[in-house]
Amino acid sequence: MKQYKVLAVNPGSTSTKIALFQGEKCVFTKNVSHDAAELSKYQTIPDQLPYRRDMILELLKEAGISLEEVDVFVGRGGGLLAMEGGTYGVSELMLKHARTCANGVIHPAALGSQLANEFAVKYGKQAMVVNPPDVDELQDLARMTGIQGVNRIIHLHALNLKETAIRHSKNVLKKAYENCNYVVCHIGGGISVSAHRQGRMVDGYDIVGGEGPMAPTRCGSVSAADLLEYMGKNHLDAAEMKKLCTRTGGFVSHVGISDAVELTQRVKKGDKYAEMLWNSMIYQIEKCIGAMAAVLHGKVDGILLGGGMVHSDDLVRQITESCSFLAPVTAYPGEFEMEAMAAGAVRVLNGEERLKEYTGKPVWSGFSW
Ligand SMILES: Nc1ncnc2c1ncn2[C@@H]1O[C@H](COP(=O)(O)OP(=O)(O)O)[C@@H](O)[C@H]1O
Ligand SMILES: CCCC(=O)OP(=O)(O)O
Repeated sequence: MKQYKVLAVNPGSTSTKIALFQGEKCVFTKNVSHDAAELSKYQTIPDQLPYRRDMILELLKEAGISLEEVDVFVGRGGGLLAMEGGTYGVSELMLKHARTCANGVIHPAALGSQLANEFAVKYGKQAMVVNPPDVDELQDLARMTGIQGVNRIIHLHALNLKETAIRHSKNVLKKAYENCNYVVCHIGGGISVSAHRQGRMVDGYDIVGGEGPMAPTRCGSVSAADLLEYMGKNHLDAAEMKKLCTRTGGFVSHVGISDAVELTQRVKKGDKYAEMLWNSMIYQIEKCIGAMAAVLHGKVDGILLGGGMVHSDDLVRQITESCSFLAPVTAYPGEFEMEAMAAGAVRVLNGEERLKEYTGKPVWSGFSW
């Protein structure tokens, strides 16, 4: 089988990660952290594109990698209207939606399709995105809220959640993802908790909309009445309130830092506030895992934990203690995002999976009554 060369590009809030794969093997990887001051020079996320593109080209040049050798360019997608999971070809419509953040979510992930496309056009190759945060496979029961006309849409770490589940199925349970049920979590700067039934992510929390557990940079679920009171008391507008959901909530709101390593060091030094904050976040993750296990009617083959904070033995121990009565807990510290992008493209190139077309029509557009 041909060992395709795939360049994966993952623009994040504070970093740009690139990786070159030959088949399944990563032959080059680089993670560049961006200085907050550097990024703040750009008014909008699309304005950051030339800066991130030139930086990627410079890194590849330094490493002696020629883009002419690459068979396919894959970006982390974003800014798109709700779609089912899979690997999608980058199209003009997708680019238009990514450039304008058509789903209303302002996140640098939307630069992924645009960067992959720029390289692909220049070298006459194909550009793809894999399981963007806009993947929506919710069951209808998960969509309704108690306000008529307000339905749930989720945005979460679909890329890592699905790849973790696919790998666990193949390598541990020796079954297809489509034959397994999981609660899968990504526990990083943002925290996603999701229910996967037979290969579909049937429920999960909207982590850019303020649902789910609090996270290093996110407030998580807070009562609507308390939010309105906080808004009035602090003279905040809707935009400032939305920032609490993605940038200024969680650890940042409480102690001004998002680095969980530093927070846990403070805990070890006896800081009681840091300890309550750390344990409360873990408690909220555990509650969300319980809810997702109930979504699966308790038929759970595994609880899978991914993301940067899973490097913490204490976090894994606490979640294992509280949740292993539901199913075995397995820790996958870090993430498989780069591998997931490459694997998604290779599955398509090998003919194991169909390349999907982005229709720009949300997979679900409301109840019929
Ligand atoms: N050993 C560790 N103990 C606790 N937290 C950690 C550890 N290593 C990394 N982290 C935390 O993981 C978070 C970043 O997770 P990551 O998955 O890389 O983020 P993102 O989802 O934003 O890409 C940071 O808060 C970082 O401090
Ligand atoms: C847009 C949802 C995905 C997300 O929140 O990613 P980060 O945690 O990497 O910002």
